[in-house]
Amino acid sequence: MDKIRITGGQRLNGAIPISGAKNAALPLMIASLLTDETLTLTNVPRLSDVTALSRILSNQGVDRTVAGKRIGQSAETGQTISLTARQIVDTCAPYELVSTMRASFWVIAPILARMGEAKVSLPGGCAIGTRPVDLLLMALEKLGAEIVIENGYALARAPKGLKGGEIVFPKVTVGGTHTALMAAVLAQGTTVIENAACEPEVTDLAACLVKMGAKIEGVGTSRIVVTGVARLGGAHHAVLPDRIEAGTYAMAVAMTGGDVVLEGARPELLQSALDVLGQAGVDIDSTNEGIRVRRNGHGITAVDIDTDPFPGFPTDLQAQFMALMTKAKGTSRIRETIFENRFMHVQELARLGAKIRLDGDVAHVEGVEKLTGAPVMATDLRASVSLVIGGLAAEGDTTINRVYHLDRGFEALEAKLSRCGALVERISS
Ligand SMILES: CC(=O)N[C@H]1[C@@H](OP(=O)(O)OP(=O)(O)OC[C@H]2O[C@@H](n3ccc(=O)[nH]c3=O)[C@H](O)[C@@H]2O)O[C@H](CO)[C@@H](O)[C@@H]1O
Ligand SMILES: C=C(OP(=O)(O)O)C(=O)O
Repeated sequence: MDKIRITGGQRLNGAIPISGAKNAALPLMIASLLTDETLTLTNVPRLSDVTALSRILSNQGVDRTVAGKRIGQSAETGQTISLTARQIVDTCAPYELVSTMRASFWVIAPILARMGEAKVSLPGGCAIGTRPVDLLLMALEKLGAEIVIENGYALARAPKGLKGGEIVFPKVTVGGTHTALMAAVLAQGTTVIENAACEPEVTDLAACLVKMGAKIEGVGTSRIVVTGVARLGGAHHAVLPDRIEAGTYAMAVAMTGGDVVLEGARPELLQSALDVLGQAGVDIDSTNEGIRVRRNGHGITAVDIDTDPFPGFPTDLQAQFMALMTKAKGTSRIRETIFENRFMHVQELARLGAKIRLDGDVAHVEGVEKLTGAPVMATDLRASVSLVIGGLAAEGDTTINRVYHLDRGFEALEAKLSRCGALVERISS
């Protein structure tokens, strides 16, 4: 299994191109199941989750072509993928394919909407909580689906087609909103989704569905209204930039000091995180190229945060922010409100010398003068990258095991950091 070795202590200077967002690319790819025409997506990141989902889609009958690299493009430039689901050849998405990734469960909605039945294995994904799918299934039931859980699979049937209905989510769910949207666009009549997620990735999916011919209003608000149409067509769509990748590198620069432009990043997608970094003493500027992040001379001040649905502080940046706070002046209080078990990075950051006390859903992070390198290992994607941030500031070498977590969500991580002066290398085994 590959490892990443980081020799800490280098400031980061230069530019980092921000990739297309994993969490937008995945539902967009799944939306290709809704039409027999071609959906062409540009700016798709090269990630193992994209490869895994491609495998699932091809199992359902989706043809896929990937445009070759053009002159001037690097490994960090997003891919163009064309997906055509002329026929759905299999309405079952099996355990072997679905169990590795949470988002793959969302294929249930377009398969059901188009074929009147779907059988999808219950999902896997990052080990950050129990992560049930009850609300996703509730949404489909509100549109007339009959659902049973059998042998680890959700079996959904709507032989006469889905019918518009009212879906009221008791809590904000990104996957639930994606699922409801993809089911409602082909349902007969009007669907109202209350307490919908406002995350930019939901907005991106809705924008693409509208290009495909869907009728959707209220996108980006907590009340979305969908008027079903009989069929959808093909479209071209560019995946939006990854706000979590941008926030991660912003925190890396805050941690090491230096001056980096995050090329293509859009500040409005992560304003709450940028505001927090500003309070911590980091200079953040919006430029024509993207977001410029600087920290020169002075240290980091401890700031308290609660994670929250968009536009609040994203849970997917909580681990990275905690890594930053390990070297802050003072004590930071970090409350995780979205997932009940998203503190797996705490004991690994402690190996680097961090002082963190857990109290239920709150972590108290007491800033220390210095971190020291150590072998570490994380059990999920964002936890892994928080260890990269810790390693960049630690004295000596940090070796991060289980790099496959990072490969799920960070395109060309070593190349992007190395070109800004970090000493990072992948050790293949
Ligand atoms: C691939 C992808 O886009 N993943 C993101 C997506 O995950 P995902 O879509 O899985 O997360 P949700 O927004 O659905 O989860 C929010 C909360 O709702 C709960 N819940 C969800 C569904 C359900 O049926 N029942 C239920 O109780 C979850 O356990 C969690 O406590 O949004 C999360 C919250 O922004 C992000 O951290 C993930 O990176
Ligand atoms: C939790 C994440 O991914 P997933 O929902 O696929 O587990 C993530 O992207 O941080």
